[in-house]
Formats: sequence, C-alpha cells, structure tokens
Amino acid sequence: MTAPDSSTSTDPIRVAVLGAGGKMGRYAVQAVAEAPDLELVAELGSADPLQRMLDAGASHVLDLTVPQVSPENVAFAVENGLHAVVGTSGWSDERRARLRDRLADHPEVGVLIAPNFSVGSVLASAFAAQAAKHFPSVEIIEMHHPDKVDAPSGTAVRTAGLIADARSGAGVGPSPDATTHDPDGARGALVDGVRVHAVRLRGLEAHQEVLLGGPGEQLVLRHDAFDRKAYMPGVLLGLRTVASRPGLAYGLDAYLDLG
Ligand SMILES: NC(=O)C1=CN([C@@H]2O[C@H](COP(=O)(O)OP(=O)(O)OC[C@H]3O[C@@H](n4cnc5c(N)ncnc54)[C@H](OP(=O)(O)O)[C@@H]3O)[C@@H](O)[C@H]2O)C=CC1
Ligand SMILES: O=C(O)C1=N[C@H](C(=O)O)C[C@H](O)C1
Repeated sequence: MTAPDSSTSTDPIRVAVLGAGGKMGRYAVQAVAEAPDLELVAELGSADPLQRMLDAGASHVLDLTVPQVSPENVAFAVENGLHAVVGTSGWSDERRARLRDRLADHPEVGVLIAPNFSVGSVLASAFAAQAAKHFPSVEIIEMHHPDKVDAPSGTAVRTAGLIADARSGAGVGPSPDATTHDPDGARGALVDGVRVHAVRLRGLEAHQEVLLGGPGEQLVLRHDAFDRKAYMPGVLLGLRTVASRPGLAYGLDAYLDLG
C-alpha cells in the first residue's frame, strides 16, 4: 500500500521575498509573516545571492525589486521550479514573451506579474478599458512619489494596454489630436497608442487618472493608493493562487472575478 502523502494543502507556503528591505518589501515581509498559511523563509536584498532562497527551502518567490534585475530573478525562480509573484515594474511585452518561452520548459511553474496589487487600481483600469470603447478621447495621468525610478508606471502601461485592446476590439480609432509641433514632448509618452503623462511630486504616493472625453462631456476615473498597505491583500492573493495557475498570468485581474 502506498504511504499517504505527508504534504497536505495545510502545509504553509514557503515564501522568499526579494527586495525585502525596500518600501514594498518591508510591508510584504510583515504581511507574509503575519499570514497563518504562509511562512517567510528568506529575505533577500541586492547583496544576497539568489541561491539563498533555495537553501532556505522556498517554494514561492515574491519579487519587489527594480526593473533591471527582476527578469533574472524570475528566470532563476522558474529554472529552479519556484512559483513567482512579481510586483516589480518594467515587464515589457518582450520581457514577458521571453519569460513565456522559459516557462514552456517548466510547465508546472506559475508566475504572476501584477503591475498593481491593489484591487481598487485593478478595477479602475478595467472600468477605464470598458469606458474607453465609448469615448473618442482618452489619456492617462499617473502621479507618484519622486523616489520612483521608472516612468511611466507599470500600472499606466497596463492600463494603456487594456484600453488599446478594448478600443481596437470595438473599432474605436485613435484619440483626435491636431498637435504637429511638440519639441519638448509635452504631449507625453505614447503607450499602445494612448498618451500617458507622468507626474513625480513629493507628498504623493501612487495615483492615476484616466480622462475620457466626448463631445460636451468628460469622465474621469481616478484611483488613489495612500499607503502601501493597499497592496497587501493582492500580494497574499497572488501567493496563495499562483501555484494552482501554471504558466504566466499578467495582471491581478487574472485571479479576480471582475464579473
Ligand atoms: N505591483 C504593485 O502593486 C506595486 C509595485 N511596485 C513596484 O515594486 C518595485 C519596488 O518598489 P519599492 O519597494 O517602492 O522600491 P524600493 O526602491 O524601495 O525597493 C527596491 C528594493 O529592491 C532591492 N534590490 C535591488 N536590486 C536587487 C537585487 N538584485 N536583488 C534583490 N533585491 C534588489 C533593493 O535592495 P537594496 O536596498 O539592498 O539595494 C531595494 O530594497 C518597483 O518596481 C515599483 O514600481 C511598487 C508598489 C506597488
Ligand atoms: O513605485 C511605486 O510606488 C508603484 N509602482 C507600481 C507601478 O509602477 O505601477 C504600482 C504603483 O503605482 C506604485
């Protein structure tokens, strides 16, 4: 007779946090440590070798680092059979395509890339995509603390992508814009055909407005994250779900029922 499997679904999820000393990392370390079904087995900073998380017996990696190193962190996790939840920004189409190729050789591994872990932000982006099918003009303003190293934000890039997909599916053309002279780039970045404006201001945390315009009216969809605790329910949801979703999921909405 085969012995019963001693690993049951009540075993804690063994989590290594990369970027543990950062602003997000510190919150995440606390959230993981306090969750009864998770176990914090390693906290890594930029000076630590990735091998440390294997030595600690991690089954899951939470990457909250910087765009320059996140892809190599996730590649290391995948190659070693660890599931990964990634909050770090900078995951372009090309980076995600390379990761998908890598995951093809590790079909049991799950990776979630979540440009934003806040449920409110994910909903705001989904609402914006829905609304953008019905307005000729749409632009995004993302506003962050000035310590942020990347622009535009991962959230804005994701929102622009969702908007572009929704508009192309609905046959809506580009936003009208007569600008022919913009030597200083005052019209912002063009992301998937959507203008994105990035503000960096002391006192802000993380905020985004999607402006939608039609003849004689404007709809503004705004989300504010005032505190990093806003992201922790999404971080925990990601860690609890990722192993049951092999392959790559892009956006926390993949794990939410947005109905
Ligand atoms: N998805 C989401 O909901 C959210 C995502 N973010 C994103 O998360 C990322 C981190 O943000 P934030 O915490 O504010 O940034 P911080 O600058 O505060 O922290 C970044 C951390 O990354 C660490 N780091 C750098 N290189 C490495 C490496 N090679 N290995 C391990 N750790 C490394 C740094 O460690 P050290 O101090 O040792 O150098 C630092 O602690 C950003 O990309 C940000 O945009 C932020 C908020 C929410
Ligand atoms: O750096 C930040 O602070 C944030 N980064 C993420 C992003 O780039 O979208 C998520 C949130 O906006 C906060």
